Amino acid sequence: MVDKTYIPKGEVPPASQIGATLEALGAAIAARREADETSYTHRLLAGNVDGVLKKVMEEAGEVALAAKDVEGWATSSLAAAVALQAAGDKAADDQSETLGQGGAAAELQPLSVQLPPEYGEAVDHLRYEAADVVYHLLVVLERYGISLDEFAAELNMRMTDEERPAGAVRLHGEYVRRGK
Ligand SMILES: N=c1c2ncn([C@@H]3O[C@H](COP(=O)(O)OP(=O)(O)OP(=O)(O)O)[C@@H](O)[C@H]3O)c2ncn1[C@@H]1O[C@H](COP(=O)(O)O)[C@@H](O)[C@H]1O
Repeated sequence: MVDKTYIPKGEVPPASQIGATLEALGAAIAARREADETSYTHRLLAGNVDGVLKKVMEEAGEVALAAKDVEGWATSSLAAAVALQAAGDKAADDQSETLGQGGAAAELQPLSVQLPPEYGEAVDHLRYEAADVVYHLLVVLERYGISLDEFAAELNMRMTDEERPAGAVRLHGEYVRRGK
């Protein structure tokens, strides 16, 4: 197979948690080529490609919905905090009028937003759905023979020299594609 990637001479590849996790998952997925039909991953790798492509789209949609759910909890918490503060400001103004201070403006207080437990649960759900997308995306990459190093090289080629970690794998020039 053509090696489309390289690491510049003298650079040492980086070590990272996410790198080790993706490599282990990629290897587990690749190994399922040899599994039987009881393996969901095997069915995605060997069955009609529409199966895994539909899952990528469905899970990506679920990520979007999960993120909107997080937004919803954040927005409603913010709205509740604003309403509470407005009620507090009005009470302070009414009191200063009663005391004959001509409704002097009360000192501005920082807004205190209480995020409910549902907010944290929604963030956990977003992370869960994101993992579903990444898993199904890795199955697609495996199906088409795109190695994780090659995929990493694609991402690395988009970074500036300052952003790219030392020792990061690169794509040889002839394999660099520009967006259409
Ligand atoms: N990381 C995963 C992984 N992530 C998600 N999935 C499956 O993807 C499917 C997603 O289906 P659904 O859309 O019904 O999603 P859901 O998560 O049940 O719920 P929603 O997303 O609808 O909320 C489920 O069957 C999950 O089990 C995964 N299946 C397998 N793996 C890894 O792949 C390895 C090999 O797996 P199998 O040989 O398929 O068991 C496993 O050991 C795991 O490491």
